[in-house]
Amino acid sequence: MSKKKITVPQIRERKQNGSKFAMITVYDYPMAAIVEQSDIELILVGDSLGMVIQGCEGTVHVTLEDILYHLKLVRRGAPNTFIVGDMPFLTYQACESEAIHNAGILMKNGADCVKMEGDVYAAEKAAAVVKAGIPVMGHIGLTPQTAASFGGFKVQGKSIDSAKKMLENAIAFEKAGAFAIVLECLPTALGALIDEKISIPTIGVGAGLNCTGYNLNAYDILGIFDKFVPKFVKQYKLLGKEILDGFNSWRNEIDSGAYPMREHCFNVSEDEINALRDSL
Ligand SMILES: Nc1nc(=O)c2c([nH]1)NC[C@@H]1CN(c3ccc(C(=O)N[C@@H](CCC(=O)O)C(=O)O)cc3)CN21
Ligand SMILES: CC(C)C(=O)C(=O)O
Ligand SMILES: [Mg+2]
Repeated sequence: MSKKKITVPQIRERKQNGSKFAMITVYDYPMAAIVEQSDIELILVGDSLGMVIQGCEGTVHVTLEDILYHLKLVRRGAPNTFIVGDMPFLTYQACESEAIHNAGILMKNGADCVKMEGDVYAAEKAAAVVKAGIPVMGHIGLTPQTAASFGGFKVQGKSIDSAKKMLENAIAFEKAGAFAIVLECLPTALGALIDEKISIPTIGVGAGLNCTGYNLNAYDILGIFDKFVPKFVKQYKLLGKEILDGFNSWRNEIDSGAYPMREHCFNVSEDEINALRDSL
């Protein structure tokens, strides 16, 4: 039986009826095809691909074309899973019409909604995108696209001033018409307060225990990406080690003669071999 894709109204309802949901970040066909078979409701094609897939230090360089490429692969693997298309840096910050245009391109290429990082100013662009009929997920707290302005990947909202600003940002996205909002790296108490003060679902990434939904990266959950492991990550598998074992097993069997074996070979009949020999 094929999976039934969750809808924007159903995601909103999760906050009212108290049932949680999960959003997993993936970037490619095989991972998406496995998520499609799982109970996970949402996929994020995140601009974190700049770090996880491309090996860079941040996400600022990621382009709309990068996201589009991965979005298409993921959609092929997960035709019936709700996909969030992450809007890269500078595809929505400059003006409303650019924001609408670029959000529209993601929707035309398989996204079910777009995600926009930022503050009260980004929320203005989000409002324009919502008015164009495109569902928007907000993203506040540690916003990697603007991390340069707060000095790196640091937990946000630790001071009263910063906490107030985070609450203002959340309310601004809610007022803009965002249907859900990612809270990244906020103290537990602030995550809970924001969840209480807004009516839309919160999706926690290191934002404590009181969110409606939670997001983790597939490569983190599986223990494949280990350049850094943020505190909020739980590694359910250590596949990086398994993969290395697999690679080394193959390499060793080439020396030992255990690979390849007869079963890995293509054969023709004895007659055909003889005919070939005779013809030489
Ligand atoms: N693989 C991966 N997983 C992610 O969750 C992720 C990415 N990449 N790339 C984009 C952003 C960047 N993220 C990050 C990156 C680093 C920290 C980090 O080092 N945090 C410190 C806390 C620092 C502080 O206390 O202020 C930590 O100890 O977790 C957190 C989130 C989350 N996102
Ligand atoms: C950290 C999550 C929410 C994200 O934006 C990404 O993976 O790009
Ligand atoms: Mg992102």
